[in-house]
Amino acid sequence: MATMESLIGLVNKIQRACTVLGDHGGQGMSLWEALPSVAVVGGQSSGKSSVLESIVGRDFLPRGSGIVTRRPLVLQLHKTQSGAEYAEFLHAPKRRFTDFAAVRKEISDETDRITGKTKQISNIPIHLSIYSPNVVNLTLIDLPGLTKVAVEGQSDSIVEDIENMVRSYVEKPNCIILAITPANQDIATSDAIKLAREVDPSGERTFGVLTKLDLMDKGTNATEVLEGRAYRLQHPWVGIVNRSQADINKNVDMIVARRKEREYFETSPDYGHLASKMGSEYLAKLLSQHLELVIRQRIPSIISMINKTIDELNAELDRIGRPVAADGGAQLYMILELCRAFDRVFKEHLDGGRPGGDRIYGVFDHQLPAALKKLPFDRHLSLKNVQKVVTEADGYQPHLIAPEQGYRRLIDGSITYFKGPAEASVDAVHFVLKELVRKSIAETEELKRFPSLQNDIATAANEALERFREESRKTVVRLVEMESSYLTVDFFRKLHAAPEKKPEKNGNPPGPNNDHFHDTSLARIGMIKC
Ligand SMILES: Nc1nc2c(ncn2[C@@H]2O[C@H](COP(=O)(O)OP(=O)(O)OP(=O)(O)O)[C@@H](O)[C@H]2O)c(=O)[nH]1
Repeated sequence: MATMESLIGLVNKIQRACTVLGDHGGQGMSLWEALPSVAVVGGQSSGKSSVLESIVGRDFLPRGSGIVTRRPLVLQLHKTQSGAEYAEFLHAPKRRFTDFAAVRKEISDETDRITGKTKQISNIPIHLSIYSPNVVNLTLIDLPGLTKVAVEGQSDSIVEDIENMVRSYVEKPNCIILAITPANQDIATSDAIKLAREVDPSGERTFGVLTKLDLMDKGTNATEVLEGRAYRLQHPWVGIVNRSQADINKNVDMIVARRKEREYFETSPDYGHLASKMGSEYLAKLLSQHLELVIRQRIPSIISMINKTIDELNAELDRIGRPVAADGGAQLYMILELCRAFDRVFKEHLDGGRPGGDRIYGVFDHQLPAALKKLPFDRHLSLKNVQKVVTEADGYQPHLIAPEQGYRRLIDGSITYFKGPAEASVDAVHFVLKELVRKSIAETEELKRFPSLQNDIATAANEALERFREESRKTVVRLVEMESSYLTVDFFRKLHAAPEKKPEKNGNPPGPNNDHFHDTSLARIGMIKC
């Protein structure tokens, strides 16, 4: 029993949290709607408010002739351990009502605040919580009474408006329908049963309640209905005897009314055999038990819905961003985390996982070799140029050994050509890296909501890349220079030992001072690129 109460109490708390957070149901699938509730449905003056009050055990609902309930009243009953009984409205959360006459007045005033003092209706609910040791944990919704004709002061559409409003509550699969029918009316004409049958044809969530048993014509009784023969529902019918208008006028106490109701059934010749299953106290217990059963069945779907909602909210939080800490240390930590996230994406571009890094290989595999092929070695090592360089460096005479100075100048000149493509490769790699920085910043999800940090990271990365470019240029130029200075004695010995090759035909006319030996020797020098 304790578990049952705490279970329904928990659902009540979740419902209350939903309400406070603005989830009143009605907008798609909400948590509020996933939780079961009980809606009280019936024709005007059928006794809906009276049944609610009997369940609660307090007078707190506005009474009068004509249409009294003009806005849905969402009533949450919370069973408390201590003796204090009080009520709270969602629209006035700071006020705690201990006087239930004041609760009645507030419901009436709050209804008028939206609808004016007219007979109009509104589908904006009033939320009321009652805390008491004498109630069972339940959420009940009191709805305007179904009517057949508009009375003076009401729009022609009111009949339809009320029906649509009531239907919007009872058609939800988690809504338990408390269909109120006065016993002094033919069951076949009951608006509540008609609507309940429409939205719940199997009757599994409909509870039939027969009020005003005491007002039935003498000699008639409702056993046919209460025993389930006249109109069969899946759940048994419950008969109720509420306070009459005269009782209300005489301020008959609710406790007294409950006792009188009990006595009525116990002493009734017609309903005595059903006495233990009649009355508002029994109805409250029945509803509470049923609610527990429904909640148990719904727990898996409620859990999965809550989990789904948590996931969705987390995803949304990630999208809009989690709060940024106020203190400097935590902010620094966060900035470092964001930089690390950028770094991770940048590395993925370089090392694989994301595209772009392969373009650096392209620079070395294609661009650099192609540029080297275009270098003007043919011109530089032409017979004419070789002759000119060798003559300038070593003088005009046949050489016994290779003309060392000439060789050195020719090789130095050739290798110097490498500087251009090498520097161009540095620029090309720099360009690729700069582009990858831009892409990585755009692709780092965590940075999306920090545009100025994005700019700062871009600036810092580009400054670093610019520095690296200068250093890399100096390094590659230095490497080229080192290569050209590395001509050992061994190199010249090997040259001297190498067999003579036929000179290339490069179209250069022999110089006026060349003899055959000289030409062959110069042509051989010009073949160093091979
Ligand atoms: N004698 C007797 N009178 C009842 C019983 N139930 C309700 N009444 C009276 O019927 C009248 C209407 O009852 P309400 O409980 O206000 O009915 P309602 O369905 O809430 O009315 P609306 O909200 O206006 O649609 C009141 O005067 C009640 O005293 C009952 O079981 N026996």
